[in-house]
Order: sequence, then structure tokens, then C-alpha cells
Amino acid sequence: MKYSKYHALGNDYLVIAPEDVEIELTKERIERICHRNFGVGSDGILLGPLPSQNSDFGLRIFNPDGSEAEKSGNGLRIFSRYLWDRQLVREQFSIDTLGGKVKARVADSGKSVQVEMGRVNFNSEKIPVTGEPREVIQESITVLDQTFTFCAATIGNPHCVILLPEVAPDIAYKYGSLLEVHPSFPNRTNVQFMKVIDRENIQIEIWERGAGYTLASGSSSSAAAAVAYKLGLCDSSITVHMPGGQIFIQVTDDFMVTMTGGVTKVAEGVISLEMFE
Ligand SMILES: N[C@H](CCC[C@H](N)C(=O)O)C(=O)O
Repeated sequence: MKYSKYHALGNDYLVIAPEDVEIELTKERIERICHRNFGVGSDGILLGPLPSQNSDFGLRIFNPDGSEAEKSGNGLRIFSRYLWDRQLVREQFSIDTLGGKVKARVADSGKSVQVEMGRVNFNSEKIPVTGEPREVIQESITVLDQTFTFCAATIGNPHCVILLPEVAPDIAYKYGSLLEVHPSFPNRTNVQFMKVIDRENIQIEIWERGAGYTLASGSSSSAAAAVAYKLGLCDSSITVHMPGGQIFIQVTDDFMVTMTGGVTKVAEGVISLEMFE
């Protein structure tokens, strides 16, 4: 089964075209393909291009735990580059995901991709977050020995953004997995620990729903930047600094987000079905 591997700031994905799917991609098989030792190794699988009624292309996004995600910013940049590599697109095109339709534009010979990610929404019913319908802004949540103040947002997929004076990987590892499955989030959640550096720069450490600690995340960058803008801590153009690199986010007054970042091609390969035995 053929695949193409790319990374976006160290957040890596395998692109598998539907015509190359030789065996049903069950939860167990996705887990095995993404496994760093027993499989190819990846932060997820992008299945496409699929037919779409309302966009040029359809895309399905799977996490390494086999769960399906509504959106992935890095995944959308990687898929856009894949379409460009296959000469299926020119300048601008649209992609339909479970989390809505986006517009993408490839630049710099495929090394940079801009995606209009859609509107960030802070409403509890949309994210979802349990409790009364409200905007989830600066609320308290307790895991282990720690009570955090958080904001929640969706850009198709759910995010829990925690503002701290300093952030580091150990915070994401210690608390991320517990926040991911906290009962306040019926669909689980992605988690970002955010330090606001100044009005144009933030730093985040990421724990992804269904993937764990990752070096970068486009939807996380979009959600965290939108929260920083919502809280009045940043202006509308924000550079998001992550262990894997930087993503440039622009936020409008009504929280439409445009994301721009790099993509790197890693390899093309063939998955042996023996791996599933
Ligand atoms: N784990 C995420 C999907 C991938 C997000 C991340 N890789 C990105 O670049 O946005 C979720 O379940 O919502």
C-alpha cells in the first residue's frame, strides 16, 4: 500500500490515496501504521483526495490512536503540498474536511502553504464543553494536584488553551493526557500550554487529542492565537513558536484565522501487509 510521508515542523503525516488502499483502514491498522516501532511511524494519516460535493477535494484525517479528527492545520498544509506535487492543483483550491471547508494556497515551490482555517468559536455547545451554554473564557479546571485557568475553542476540532508565565514539554507530558480526557470535554480535546511573549509572539507546548505530545500543530496554533487575541494580549498577526518551528497566524476581528507555515517532503514508500499479521 503506497504512501507519501511529509512533515510540517516535525508534525508528520502519511498521505494515502484512496486508490492505493488495499485493506480496510480499521482503528487497529491505523494504530499499527502510525506506530514508531512496529509501523511506518507518524502523527497521523491523511486519506485523500476524496470526492466532495462542495470543494475541489475531500480529505479525511486520522490520529495515531485511530480516531478521526475534524481538522488538522499541519495535515491540511501537507495535503495541499501533496496535491501540488501530484500536479492536481494550481494556485488556490478548496478542501472539505469533517470540520468544514478550507481554502489553501501553495507557495515557494511547495515549501510554504497558506490555509484559511475558518472561524474560531468559543461557544461551549460548539466545542463541546459540558455545562451551561456560554463562551468558555478564563474558567477553572483541575487535574492531579493543579487547578488551571483555561479558555476553550473550536476551529472544527476542540482545544483547551491554558495561559502560563512559562511553558515546557514536561508540563504538556504531566497534565496534557489528563486534560485530553477530562469529563468537561465530551469529544476529548487538544491541549495547549501558552506563554504570551509579546503582542506578536506566543509560545505553545502541545498535547494532541489522539496523538499525544507533538512538536507542532496548526489547529492548536490557530486556537491559541485566537485566544491570545480574544484576551487582548496579542494583536491580529501572531507568530506561534513551537518546538518544531514557527507558524504565522492572522486573526480577524470576527476570529477568522489564516495560517501560513512550512511543509517538508520526507519520503515515498510502500506499506507491506505483513505488518498487520
Ligand atoms: N489531534 C488533532 C488533529 C490533528 C491536529 C494537529 N496535528 C494540527 O496540525 O492541527 C485532533 O484530534 O483534533
